[in-house]
Amino acid sequence: MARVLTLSRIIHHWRPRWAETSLAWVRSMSLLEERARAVFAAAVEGVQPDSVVHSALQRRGDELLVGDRSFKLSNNLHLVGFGKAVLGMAAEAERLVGDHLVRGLISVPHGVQETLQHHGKLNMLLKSSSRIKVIEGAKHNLPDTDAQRSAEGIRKLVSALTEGDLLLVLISGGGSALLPAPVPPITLQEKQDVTRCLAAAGATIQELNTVRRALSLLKGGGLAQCAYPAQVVALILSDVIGDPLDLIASGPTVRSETCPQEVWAILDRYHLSTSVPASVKEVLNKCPSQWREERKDEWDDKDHVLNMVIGSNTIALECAGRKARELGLHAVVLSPGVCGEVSAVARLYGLLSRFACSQDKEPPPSLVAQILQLGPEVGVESWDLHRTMKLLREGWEEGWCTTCLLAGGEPTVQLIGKGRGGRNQELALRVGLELSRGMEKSAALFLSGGTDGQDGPTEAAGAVSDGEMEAKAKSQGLDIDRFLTNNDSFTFFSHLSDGQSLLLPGLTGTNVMDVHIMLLPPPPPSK
Ligand SMILES: Nc1ncnc2c1ncn2[C@@H]1O[C@H](COP(=O)(O)OP(=O)(O)OP(=O)(O)O)[C@@H](O)[C@H]1O
Ligand SMILES: O=C(O)[C@H](O)CO
Repeated sequence: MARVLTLSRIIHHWRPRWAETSLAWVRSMSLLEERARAVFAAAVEGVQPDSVVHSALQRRGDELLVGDRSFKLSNNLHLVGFGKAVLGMAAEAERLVGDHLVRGLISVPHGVQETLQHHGKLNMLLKSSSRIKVIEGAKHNLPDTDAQRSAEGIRKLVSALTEGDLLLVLISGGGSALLPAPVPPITLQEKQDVTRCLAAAGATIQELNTVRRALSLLKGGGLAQCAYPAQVVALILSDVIGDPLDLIASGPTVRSETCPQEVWAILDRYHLSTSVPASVKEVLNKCPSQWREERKDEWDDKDHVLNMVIGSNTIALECAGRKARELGLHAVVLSPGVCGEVSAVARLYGLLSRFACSQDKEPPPSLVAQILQLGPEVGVESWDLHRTMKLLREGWEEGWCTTCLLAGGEPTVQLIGKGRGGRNQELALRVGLELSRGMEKSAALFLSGGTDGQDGPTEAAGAVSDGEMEAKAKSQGLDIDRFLTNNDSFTFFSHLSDGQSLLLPGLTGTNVMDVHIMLLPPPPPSK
């Protein structure tokens, strides 16, 4: 009762100012959240498979213009593709160049056609008259016999091409699992076991795909090699930090110089060298010169293969920034390469919020030092941090409107609990704590979302949090630390205010990792 009395006394005493401020604050917070959600939606919209393919392929009569290159179309076009976003990419490609398409084959995730149909994304589905065959496979992102059948079909299709042919290769995240073609005598099961053990041991995508390339006929440039002497044009939707062509879907159209020693070093790092099957040892034990000789071919001719990244986290952040400016926000892009442990990433955002909202004439040097010290741990270069802090400071000094700090990437979560969640939801939960526990409650709002619309094994893409989250959770009897210990961020946000803070866009059909948005209202005028 005392608590209620205190509250009512506060309202009574401060009613005019408190009431207006609180209402304005509530209104501004809900307005802030609306804006954050709109900026995230714009980021996802900007990397929709159909729109990025539409931007990449220009027709000039029977000429196909890709970047600064042009290719003659004369009923000589073939199409293959593999990845979570490839169905939408293929549908747009067929709309643009289908009149010259001989045939195509794409390998897409199990159930994706039904899901896109269910979400009404009809522009991402092929017409019944399409010349592109679709094979679904790789349930739960694991290579299976359906995906292997697709890979074999793709290998046969491209191997039959001749000099006058043009091969369009559509590639997006999830492509590795959808194009399994183990080097004999390695079996699919053996290859699956090696990659599953590496993933479970915490191998990065870079390490995983370096090993995958060495054990595959088609990865690491093998697909382009099979297609020689046809002209190859690969359109790539990047889901790897830094957009490394040789690692996205394990680089099937990019010549790989991975030598066996590099692969053995990775297997040693995760104590798997002794347990890999004899077939894997046989393939890897070929001496480097022989190994390279077998993979060497005149196809490595720069004109024969054009690789183009047409969608990436960088592009998503550019679209997000454009939307933020339309909404009257001051957009600042920190980096598209945020990675590292989710708790360190949350710490960085908490410190940046304190830096931006600091009312000191000069922000405390210790705060700047802590931010710079965290940079390398979370994949953000110090010059990006200096640039961002300078812009945040200018905003404060020049009395800017609300700043929209944008970043993207793929943090990691050390799973210790059995709860339900994802890296975006866990990041939002941890940032919410950082914003709630600062010296003074931050007025910032934070959103983290997976651009593919799915965060971990949950139906959410991510969540929104702010400086009020901890108090709200306490008032609703939610023990945040217990949810965090159990990696149970989805359950937490599902309970918090009946799930209002969850991000539920549904499957988006695209995949360029995660987008982080922090809205920083201008600090109130100093008293
Ligand atoms: N309960 C959980 N809490 C926090 N993070 C989790 C939890 N369960 C899984 N994760 C994280 O989610 C990651 C998997 O995310 P997701 O299923 O969205 O695939 P992904 O990594 O985005 O792959 P893709 O790029 O193909 O979509 C795992 O690496 C794991 O770290
Ligand atoms: O399929 C893969 O290899 C990952 O999604 C990275 O592109």
